[in-house]
Amino acid sequence: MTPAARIAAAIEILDAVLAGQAAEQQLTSWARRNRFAGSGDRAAIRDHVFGAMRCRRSFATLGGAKTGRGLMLGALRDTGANPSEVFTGEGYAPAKLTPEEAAFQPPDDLPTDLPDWVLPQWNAALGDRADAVAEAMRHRAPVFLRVNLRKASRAQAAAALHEEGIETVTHPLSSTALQVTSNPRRVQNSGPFRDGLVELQDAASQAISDLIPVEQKGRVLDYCAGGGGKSLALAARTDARFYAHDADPRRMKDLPGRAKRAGVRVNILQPDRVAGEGPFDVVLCDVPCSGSGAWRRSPEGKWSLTPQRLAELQAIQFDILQTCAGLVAPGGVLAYATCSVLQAENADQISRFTSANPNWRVSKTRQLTPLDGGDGFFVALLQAD
Ligand SMILES: C[S@@+](CC[C@H](N)C(=O)[O-])C[C@H]1O[C@@H](n2cnc3c(N)ncnc32)[C@H](O)[C@@H]1O
Repeated sequence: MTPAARIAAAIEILDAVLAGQAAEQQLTSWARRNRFAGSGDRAAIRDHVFGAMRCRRSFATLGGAKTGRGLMLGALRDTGANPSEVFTGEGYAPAKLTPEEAAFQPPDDLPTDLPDWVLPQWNAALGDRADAVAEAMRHRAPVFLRVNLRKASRAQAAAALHEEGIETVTHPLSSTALQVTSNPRRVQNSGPFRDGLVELQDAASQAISDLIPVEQKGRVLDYCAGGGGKSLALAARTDARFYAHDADPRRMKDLPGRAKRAGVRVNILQPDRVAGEGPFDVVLCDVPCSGSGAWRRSPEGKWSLTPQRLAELQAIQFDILQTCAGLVAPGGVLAYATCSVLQAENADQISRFTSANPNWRVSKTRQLTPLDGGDGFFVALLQAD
């Protein structure tokens, strides 16, 4: 496909996404309908679609319309390219620019790429970093790997990846983190990945896991385990017994395979078995959240979040904290984590919890943002007197 034909495909997909369809699903269904497109074409179209979703407001302003066509026009203007060289109407290129489109003069001041209602909370949480973090969210997230120290050192894993043409550099957020600097799409078919030397995990997620204190013989419950990223990071570090639970057990379907590859054991608990297996020395609640710290990776979430949904999430988060507190053994640790940068989901929840449960105190908190390199993450460690 020509570069212009890829942009035409992205316009079609973006129109469906703006109408409420999921980007991932639209990309898959486009690829099924257009089997001639190769993997390079699909990757380029995907980059256009996700890039436009990250910068939806500013690109729509630059392009003069909140449509697929407007977004891609804006994307070209954003890079200083001349859209009339792409919008030619020739072959499979997008239709020629109309006189109005060609004459359109975008304003000098572009809007921040965040919903208006989020901005006050964003600014309150991030202070003088707010603009820089919003800007970081306009760009693609790096690909990070966690080295499984049970199987290889960071240098050994990097060397094994290099053998397969995948270049990496160490990242300061965690002693297990490698940032992939070339051929990230090869990782999942590589030997080091298949053999469990490395796992895909954001560097901030690794840094958060590093802070959770796990004793060698302890019992650890990952209450919102999902795919088990944090359980696997902790299990790579110690020989504690690990238990995984999720309100939606289907979310844990990949966990047994991932644990096997990593050479660790994680016991999956059905919801009705959790209380009976307790108490636990460490209970991690990596709660469902707005994902505001990871909007580089999931930019649709930035535009679909509503004040109502945020309030619902806060209620769920607080319920989970209360439930998990009851599962911690005397002297144990309750770890609360989100991939959010909003106080409503982070510091405010911890204050609310310690006010409602005065015997609990906070022993550590950490807020990371993309300015640290990885996604935005928050963790608080709590202990009862
Ligand atoms: C942020 S994700 C977990 C990510 C995972 N810990 C990881 O590191 O890969 C949150 C998970 O919480 C689960 N969840 C939602 N509501 C829950 C509840 N009330 N109790 C337990 N899990 C819940 C969701 O199904 C989702 O898998």
